[in-house]
Amino acid sequence: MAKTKRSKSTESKQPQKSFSLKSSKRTKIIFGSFLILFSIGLFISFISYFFNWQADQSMLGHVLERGKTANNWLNKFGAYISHLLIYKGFGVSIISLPAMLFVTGVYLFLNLKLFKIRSLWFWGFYLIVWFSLSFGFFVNSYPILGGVVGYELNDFLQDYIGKLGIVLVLIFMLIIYLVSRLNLTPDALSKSFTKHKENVKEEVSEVKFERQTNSEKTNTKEEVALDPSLDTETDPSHPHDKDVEMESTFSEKSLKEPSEKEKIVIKSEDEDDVAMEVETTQDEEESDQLSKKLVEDFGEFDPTLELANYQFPSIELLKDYNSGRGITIDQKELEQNKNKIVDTLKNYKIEIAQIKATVGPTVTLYEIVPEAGIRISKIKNLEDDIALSLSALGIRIIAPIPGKGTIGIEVPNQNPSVVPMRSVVASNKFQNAEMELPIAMGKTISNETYTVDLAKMPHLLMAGATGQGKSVGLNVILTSLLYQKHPAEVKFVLVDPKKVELTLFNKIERHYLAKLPDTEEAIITDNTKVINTLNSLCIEMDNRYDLLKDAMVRNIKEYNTKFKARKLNPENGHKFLPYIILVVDEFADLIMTAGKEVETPIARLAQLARAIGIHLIIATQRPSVNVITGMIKANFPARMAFRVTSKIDSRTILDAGGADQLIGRGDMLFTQGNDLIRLQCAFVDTPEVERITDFIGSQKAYADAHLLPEYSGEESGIGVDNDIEDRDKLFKDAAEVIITAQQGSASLLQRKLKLGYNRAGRIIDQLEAAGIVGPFEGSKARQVLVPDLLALEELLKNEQKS
Ligand SMILES: Nc1ncnc2c1ncn2[C@@H]1O[C@H](COP(=O)(O)OP(=O)(O)OP(=O)(O)O)[C@@H](O)[C@H]1O
Repeated sequence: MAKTKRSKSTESKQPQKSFSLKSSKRTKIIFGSFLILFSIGLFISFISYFFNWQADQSMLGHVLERGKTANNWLNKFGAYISHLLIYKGFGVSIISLPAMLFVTGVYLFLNLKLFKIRSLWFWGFYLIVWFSLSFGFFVNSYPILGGVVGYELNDFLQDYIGKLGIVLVLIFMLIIYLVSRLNLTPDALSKSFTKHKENVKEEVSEVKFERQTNSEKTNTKEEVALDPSLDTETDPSHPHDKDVEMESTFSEKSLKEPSEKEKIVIKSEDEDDVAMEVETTQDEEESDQLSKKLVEDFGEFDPTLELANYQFPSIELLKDYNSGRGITIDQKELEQNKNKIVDTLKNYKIEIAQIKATVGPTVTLYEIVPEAGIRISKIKNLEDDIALSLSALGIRIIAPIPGKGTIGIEVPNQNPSVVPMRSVVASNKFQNAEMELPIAMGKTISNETYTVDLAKMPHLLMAGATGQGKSVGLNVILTSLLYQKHPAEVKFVLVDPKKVELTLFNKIERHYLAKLPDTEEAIITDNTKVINTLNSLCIEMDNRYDLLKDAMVRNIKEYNTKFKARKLNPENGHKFLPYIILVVDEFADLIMTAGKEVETPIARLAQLARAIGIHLIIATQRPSVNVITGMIKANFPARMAFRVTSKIDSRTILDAGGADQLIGRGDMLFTQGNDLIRLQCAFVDTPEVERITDFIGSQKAYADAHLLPEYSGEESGIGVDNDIEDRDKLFKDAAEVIITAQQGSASLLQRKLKLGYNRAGRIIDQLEAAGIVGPFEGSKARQVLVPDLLALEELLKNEQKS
């Protein structure tokens, strides 16, 4: 019972959490406007204090008395706070405090990055202390100049280093300020001095340049244009103002370079020998400073800037199937199952020392500790007997449970509860997940939300017989990412031969999808186009590796961090790299039609793409060995198995049995290469996905879907050989069968000519190349282009001649 309560209380807390996450922007606006108004009030009371401080002295002891009034423009509050901060505090220099508060307020209000004003506060207080200490000398004649702090500090230091010592300290502090804050080094001063003298022309052009950069700084719109992830910006045919800015900064660097060179002269002791001059340069430091300067000027690069107002979908779009009920525990059922397990085992003379039950959403795990001396294999062999006595399907025995000294018996609940997507998305585990690509898969047997990082998997193989929850599983993965990742950070390439499963995602084409240039539909439903896309992804992978190599980083995360810190120049082709996730629903279909041509790029991507942020999710109904070949399997360590029909299928997908004993409807086994975990997949229904895609689709989008590199493969995608010599022996027979039936399908050839699938497919390709049948049209049969056998004879004769 206690468990039920706990699950309820966590459920009720979750929505609050999500509210607080969403409202942080609003809080900033409220707090920011408070700071702005407070700083104005403070400034007014300070100014007024300078005129009225003596007159208001007498009422400071009676601040709380309502009848008393002060001359300060902010009455008693103004008089009191000014007295506290000026007279009793730092003196007149504290007048910069309202300015600092004002700037902070503006930053909060506009939701700008706060790290920039850290130095403002540090140096602001530095100056306040400096002035306060300096004015401490005049405290007898003007007490409010340095305030009590200034006086005490001055007095304290005088006791140790005397007045002259203080003056020296003040000078030293001033030097620190000028050098560190204002960058006023003698070098810089003399450089600017000589520059002025050197060339009047140069000076004029410099003024022009300065004006240009100033105008750019004020133009926030153009700051957006710096976003190199945008196709228009990266297009070299569209140089824009910001590029000019970058160029000028870089050329400034090259101007500086010679002066940074150090010359070392090596003189030999032998007088006849020639002295050698060695020049050393400090390239590294220079570029570092440049990136620091860029970051100081523009802040870190923000890839989300173009869609800065993008709103993440709220969890309200998801349905709460249990409406806060959580899982229900049926004590009677638990007791009955326990007794049956104990009795069955007793029949086989297996005594139990201890038994414990953990209730999950669909199954309950009974953990038993057998008496000493009982062999584990004996219990494992009783799987069917226990299933029989409990008269339930889907019983799985885990002997022993890894990491525990117990044996687990998983028994399906009579009333399984759905795990709504809403509950896993709202869970703290998912909301606070520090993962690159977090996925809230569902709940474990102990009813905890299970989240995984797709980036760490790094590729996922998914299998399950029809109707067991694969499509829901795919939607769960995609929705999880939509809830956590900005459109600039992740792009999907969706392959959906069934044409109906992923169509809803068409609505977010210009936000989240990637496609080949010159294609209309982003979601690929035609198997022949898949090959082009896969090859294009391979090109993208190679390009990304080149970028990583150039940036001297090992993976996409380091690359993007470096890019955000403006250490990589967009002019050299560097850009923010979004993660690309390739989802293939019904992989078996693809392998059957295109075989090696898809297997090779998929295996290549799976082997190499992990570091550069391309991740593959492949789903199939038929996990047979000719679909999931050894090469593919070896590169997909993460597997997700819904219920399959046979033990062999379970072995193919998981390398272990178990998936055949699942109960369906989202019940699944998941492994990332080591332990198998039983999970209940979260449930997200089509209307919910539709609401989310509608919500995202209705917002401002990029101009087009993310464009993948162009792949100039053969038009049909499949290498069709039109060499007459290489044609299959049965080519003519096949042509006749097809023309007689006027139906261009490989299965017809299989039946009529008793061929295997692959050979029939090859002949169909050859018929296409010969112009006898039309191109592949998805699930429809190909069009037959030759009307009758006579026309075929004619066509073949003409071929021979030419
Ligand atoms: N996690 C889940 N929780 C509860 N019910 C589920 C879950 N997943 C699937 N179901 C139920 O199973 C049905 C079939 O699921 P789904 O469409 O995902 O199957 P599928 O494996 O994709 O089938 P197919 O391969 O034929 O497309 C759903 O309509 C739903 O009723």
